[in-house]
Formats: sequence, structure tokens, C-alpha cells
Amino acid sequence: MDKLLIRGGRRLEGEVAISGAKNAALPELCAALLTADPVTLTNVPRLQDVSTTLKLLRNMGAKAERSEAQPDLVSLDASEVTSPEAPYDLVKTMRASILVLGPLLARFGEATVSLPGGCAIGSRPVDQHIKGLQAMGADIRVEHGYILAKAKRLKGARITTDMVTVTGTENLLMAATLAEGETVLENAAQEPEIPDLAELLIAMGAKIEGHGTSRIRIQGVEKLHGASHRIVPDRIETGTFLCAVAAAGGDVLLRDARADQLDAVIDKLREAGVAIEAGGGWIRVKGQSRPKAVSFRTSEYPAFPTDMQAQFMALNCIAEGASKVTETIFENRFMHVNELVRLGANIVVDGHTAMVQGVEQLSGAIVMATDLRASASPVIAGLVAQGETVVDRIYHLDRGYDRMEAKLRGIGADIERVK
Ligand SMILES: CC(=O)N[C@H]1[C@@H](OP(=O)(O)OP(=O)(O)OC[C@H]2O[C@@H](n3ccc(=O)[nH]c3=O)[C@H](O)[C@@H]2O)O[C@H](CO)[C@@H](O)[C@@H]1O
Ligand SMILES: C=C(OP(=O)(O)O)C(=O)O
Repeated sequence: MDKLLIRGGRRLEGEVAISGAKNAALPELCAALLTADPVTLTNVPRLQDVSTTLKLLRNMGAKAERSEAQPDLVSLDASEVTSPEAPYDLVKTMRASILVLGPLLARFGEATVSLPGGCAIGSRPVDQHIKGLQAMGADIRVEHGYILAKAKRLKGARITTDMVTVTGTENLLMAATLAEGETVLENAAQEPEIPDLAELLIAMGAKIEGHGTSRIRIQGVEKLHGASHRIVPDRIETGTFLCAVAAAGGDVLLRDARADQLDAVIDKLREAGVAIEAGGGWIRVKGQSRPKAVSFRTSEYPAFPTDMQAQFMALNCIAEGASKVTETIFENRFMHVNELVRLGANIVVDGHTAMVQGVEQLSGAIVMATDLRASASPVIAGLVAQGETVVDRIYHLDRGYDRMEAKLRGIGADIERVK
């Protein structure tokens, strides 16, 4: 099993190119199921979840290939889908596999999708996806771990989800594009990956308004056609590199990055004393001195993202002063705390809150990646810790980060992948 070996203490200098967003790529790959025409995506990140999704689409009979000549380009062709099914073996590692449900049901009138796996950061039910599709007329049963869905043609409906759900909004949005009549999604998620998905769907001929707000209106059409689309930059990868530079110190330019989708994180970094400048398509971060501890609370976009909680906590571990980190989205998203404590951090968890007392120095140790973003936090901590840090079980990291250790090495980190 691959591990990362990090020797801490190096400043980070140079440039990093940010990849396309995992959480936009996954729904957009699934959106290709909505049409019999070819769909081409560019800026597709190279990561395990994308490979799993391509495999899932191929398993249904669709063509889904990454170009060898241009590795950020993926060609999709779902003209022939022989089995509208997502088996357990393929979906158990990845939450986003539930995103085939809406498109399959809308285009083929049936779908069999295993209840998804993904990060063990909470119970993560999919009741809102099911409730929304039922409101659109689908007949849905859950049996033996599978969602069995049928519908002649979905019918537009007004749907208010009980909570803001990102993949729930995406599934219902995709389903509604081919439904009969108008669908209104109230309490819709506003994460930037949703307007990005909507832009692809509009390029495919969908009629959508209000994407990026909490009310999305969709006029169903009979058919969608092919399109090409460039995936938005990954704001979570961007934020992870910002935290890494803030913690390790240095001066790094992030290319192909969007500051406007990361306001809450950038504001908190500035509060911590980190110098950040940004322009169209770039962000420059300078970590000059020991950061100041900053309290924050995760919430839906545009507030502080839960997917950045672990990485920012790693920064607070070595900051001057004490901070309070509150997680409001997932009930079990502090699994990185034990690992950070193994590196010498001073953290006490009480329910949804972690109290972090910054320490002057961390010391390298063997730690374990416990989920996707939780794996990035000991990497950041390892960059500043004295001595060697080994991060085990990095298959979690590989699910969602595009060659992270190569990118870190490119800006001067002493980090390597070992067996
Ligand atoms: C592939 C993808 O895009 N994953 C992201 C997506 O996950 P995901 O879409 O799974 O997260 P949701 O936004 O759906 O979850 C938000 C909250 O709603 C609850 N809930 C959700 C759906 C439902 O049917 N019932 C229900 O109770 C969840 O348990 C959670 O407490 O958004 C999360 C929150 O920004 C991010 O951490 C994930 O990286
Ligand atoms: C939690 C994440 O992924 P998933 O929703 O696929 O588990 C994540 O991207 O941080």
C-alpha cells in the first residue's frame, strides 16, 4: 500500500497548476448519460474517483475514455447503454456514484444503483435524492442495498429539500432537464460546482435558470445533444495548497485558480496573517511568519467549506494562540484529529467542536489517512513537523487529489511516495 514520506522544514517556492474540480468532474461525467451524442470534457483531473466513474460508465455500455495525447480531455459517448446499473463493487468507494441515478432514470426510464460508499464522515443518507425523484413521479424501492427506480417519463415538480445537499441538487437538476414540464428546486445548493454543471447542461440544450442561487428553475426538454465543456478549477485543491504554503512558509503562485470561489477561506487566511493577492486565474500566497490562530465554522457555500476544515485545522495546530473549529455539515468529520495529535498537536474535541491550542513545533510520526480531506491535513502538518512523517493509506488522498506529492515536490517540499 502506498505511503507518503515527508521530511518537514522546507519553505515552498514556485508555481503550482491547479487541476479541474473533482466535485464538478464527477457529476459532469454522469451528465453524459443524458444524451446519445458525444460529450467532451477538458480540464478533467487525474484522480481515482474520475477513473472509477469512467469505469462505471463503461460498465453500463457507454464509451468513456481519457485522451492519451491530451490527458485532461475525456470523451464520452452514451449512445448505447446496455445496462442502466451501478453495481456495489464499483460504487462502494465513491459517494458520487449516486449521480448516475437521475440521468439514467430521466433518459432510460429505469435505474438500479447501489447505495453509495464514500468517505466515512457521517451517515450520509440519500433520502433527499429519492424524495425528489419520487416527487417527479418515479417509482422507487430500496432493496438489498440497491435503489431500484422506474418512471415512464419524469414530470416536473416543485421540490424543497429538507437540507441543502450538493449531490442531491445535482441529481435532481440532471433528472429535471429531460422531465415533462417545469421543475423548481428550492433550497438548492449553491456550491460553484453546481453552476458549472448547469453550464454544461445548458450547452447540451437544457433550459435552466437560477443556477448558483437557492432556487433553480428547469424547463424540461425532449432531448439533449452533445457538447464540450471545460471544468472549473478545484477550489478545494486550491485551498489545500494555500494552507500548505501558509503553514510551511514561502511564496507560491497558484495558476488556473479562482479566488472568487474561495472567499471564506481566503478571508480566514488573511485573518491568520497570510499575504494573499489574486487576479484573473491566479492566486499568490506568501507565508512569512507564524500564522495566528483563527476560529471558523463550516457551512454551506459561500460560507467556509467542510472540505477545507481538516486542512485549516492543520494550520491552526502550529499557529500562535487558540482556535475553535466547528463542523456543522457532517457528524463524524474530526477523524484527522487523532492523527494530528500524534504529530504533537494540542486538540480537544467536544461534539461538533474542536478546540485547538497552537504549538510552536510539531514532530514527525507515522500517521494514517482516514478520509479524503483528512489525509491532506497530516500532509500539511508533516511539511512543518521536525523530522520524518509517514502518511499511510493514501488511497484516500489519491481519490481526490491530482498528483499532490508531485505538485508539492515541484515547489520544494521534501516528499515522496513509498511502498
Ligand atoms: C462528490 C461531492 O460533490 N461531494 C461533496 C458533496 O457531498 P454530498 O453531496 O454527499 O453532501 P451533501 O451536500 O449531500 O450533504 C450535506 C448534509 O446533508 C445530509 N444529507 C444529504 C443528502 C440526503 O439525501 N440526505 C441527507 O441527510 C448529509 O448527511 C450531510 O449532513 O458535498 C459535501 C458538502 O459540501 C462535500 O463534503 C463533498 O465533497
Ligand atoms: C467527502 C468528499 O468526497 P465524497 O463526497 O466523494 O466522499 C470530499 O471530496 O472531501
